[in-house]
Amino acid sequence: MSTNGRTLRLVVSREKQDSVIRGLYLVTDGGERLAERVEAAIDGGARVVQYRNKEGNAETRLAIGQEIRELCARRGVPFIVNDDLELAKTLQADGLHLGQEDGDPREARRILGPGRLIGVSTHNLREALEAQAAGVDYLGFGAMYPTSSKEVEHLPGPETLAAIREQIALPIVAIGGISRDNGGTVIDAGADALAVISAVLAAPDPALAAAELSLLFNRRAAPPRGSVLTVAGSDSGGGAGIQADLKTITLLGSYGASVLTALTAQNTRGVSGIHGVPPGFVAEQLDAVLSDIPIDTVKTGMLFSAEIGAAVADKLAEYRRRITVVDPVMVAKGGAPLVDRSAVGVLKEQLLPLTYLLTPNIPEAERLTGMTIADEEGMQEAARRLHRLGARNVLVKGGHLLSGDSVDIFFDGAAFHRYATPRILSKNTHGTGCTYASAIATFLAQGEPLREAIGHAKQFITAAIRLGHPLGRGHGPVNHIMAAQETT
Ligand SMILES: Cc1ncc(COP(=O)(O)OP(=O)(O)O)c(N)n1
Ligand SMILES: Cc1ncsc1CCOP(=O)(O)O
Ligand SMILES: [Mg+2]
Repeated sequence: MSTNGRTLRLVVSREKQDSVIRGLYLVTDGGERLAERVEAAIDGGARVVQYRNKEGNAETRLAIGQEIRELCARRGVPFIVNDDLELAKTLQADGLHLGQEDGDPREARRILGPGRLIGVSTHNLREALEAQAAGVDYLGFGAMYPTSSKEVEHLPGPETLAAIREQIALPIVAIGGISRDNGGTVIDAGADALAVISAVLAAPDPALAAAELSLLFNRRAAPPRGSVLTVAGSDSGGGAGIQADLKTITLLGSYGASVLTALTAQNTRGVSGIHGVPPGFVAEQLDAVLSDIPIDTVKTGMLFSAEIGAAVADKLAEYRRRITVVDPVMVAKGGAPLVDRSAVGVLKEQLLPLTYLLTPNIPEAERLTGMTIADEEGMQEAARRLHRLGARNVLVKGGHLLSGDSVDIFFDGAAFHRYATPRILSKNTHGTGCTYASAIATFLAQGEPLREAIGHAKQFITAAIRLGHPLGRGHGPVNHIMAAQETT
C-alpha cells in the first residue's frame, strides 16, 4: 500500500483474529460520485473497500479504480479488486476477490505474491472448504438475503453460515441484502465482516449508514460492551439526570462517561435550585472525553441554556458524532422548568439536525411543534414534523396520555412503528425519560439495531416503573437495578 510516496506494507496475517478483514466491508457500486460516497462510508466506519466494477470499458474501470485506490491509501483502508487480476496488479491493490468462475486463487497468489489478500466467493460448505484448502485469506459467503444489486443463484442465508462456521477457520465475509436491521442476525450467525453495497452507497447519508452497520459488531465485544457518553444535568436526589443515566448504562452492561451541563438541588418533591455549568466548561468536558475515550453513542438530557445547547451541538458536529439520542428535557417531574425559552430554539435549529433519535414526551413534543397532542394520530403528526425539523428518527412517548396502554410512536421518515405496553399507574416514575433514552443509547452501543434497541428499552423502562422505588415524600425513582436484573 503506498501513500504520499511512502510505501506502507499491509501486514497480511493468516490468523483470523489478526486479520484486517473484519467489520464493515464496503463493495462499490456503479453510481455517480463514487469516491465521495466511499469516503463518507470510510468516515462512518467502513474498514475494507472492494472495487467491484462490472460495467464500463477497461479505460473507465482503470480510471475509477485509481481514484478509489488513492482514496484508500490516503485513509489507510485495505483496497481489494473484484475479479480482475490484471487490474489488481496495475492498481497495486492490497488484495483480489475471486468468484468461483474467476480464476484459480493459487495462481492469483503466485502472481500477486504472499503479502496480498486473496478472497473467494463461496455459497456452501464444499466451496468454503476448497477455498480454505487453497490457502486464501478470507471467504465471501452469500447471498444472505435477496438483493437487487445482483442476480444471485445461491441464497444459503445466515442459517447455512451458522452451520458451516465451526468448520471454517478463515474470516467469513457475509454478503447479499444486508442492512442495519438484519446485519446483527448475520453477525450472530458467525460473520466476521459484512459486505454491503446498497445499504450504504445508496443511502441518503452513507456515513450514517456505515456507522449503524459498524456499531452492530459490538454484539461481540467483551463487557463492558459498548460505551455511552451522557451529556446531562445532575439530580442530587439520584433519580434522574446524569445519575439515572450512569446507573442505566452500567447496570445494562456498558461503559458510561459523563459531561455535566447543570447542577440541580433536587429531591423526590422537586427542584429547589439550579446552577448551569459555564458553556465553555461543558465544551472542555466534551473535548476531554471525545478526544480520548472511544464513545459509541451519545445521549443528551438537560441542556439548561441556549449557550450550553449550542456548545454541545458544536462539539457533536466537530467530533462527527452520528449516533446521538436526544432526550429534549424541559420540565422536571415536579413541574420545575429545566430549560429557558432560547434553549428550545437552539435545540430545534442546531441539535435536531444532529440527532439520530429524538425522544420527546407529549409536553416536550407539543413545545417543539406548537401542536396540541391528544391521541396517537397527534403523536404521529408530531413525529412527522420533528423529522422534518431534522431528527433522523423520532420516538414520541405517550406516557402522558392517561388512557389505555402506554404507547410510544416511532417514525424514521418512512414508516411508523408502535410500541405498546400495559400502562402502570405509579407515582414512583422519577427519571423515566432519562432512563428510557439512556437504555436506548446503551442497547445501540451494544450493537442492537434501532427498532430492536427501542423495544428492548421499552421493556426495561416498563419493568423499572413497575418496580419503582417508594423513596422520599414525592415521586420515587424508577428501579434501575431490579429492571436490569429482569431484562438483561
Ligand atoms: C466479499 C464478497 N463476496 C462475494 C462477492 C461476489 O463477487 P462477484 O464478483 O460480484 O460475484 P461472483 O463472481 O462471486 O459470482 C463479492 N464481490 N465480495
Ligand atoms: C456482489 C454480491 N454477491 C452476492 S450478493 C451481492 C450483492 C450485494 O449487494 P447489496 O449489499 O446491495 O445487497
Ligand atoms: Mg466475481
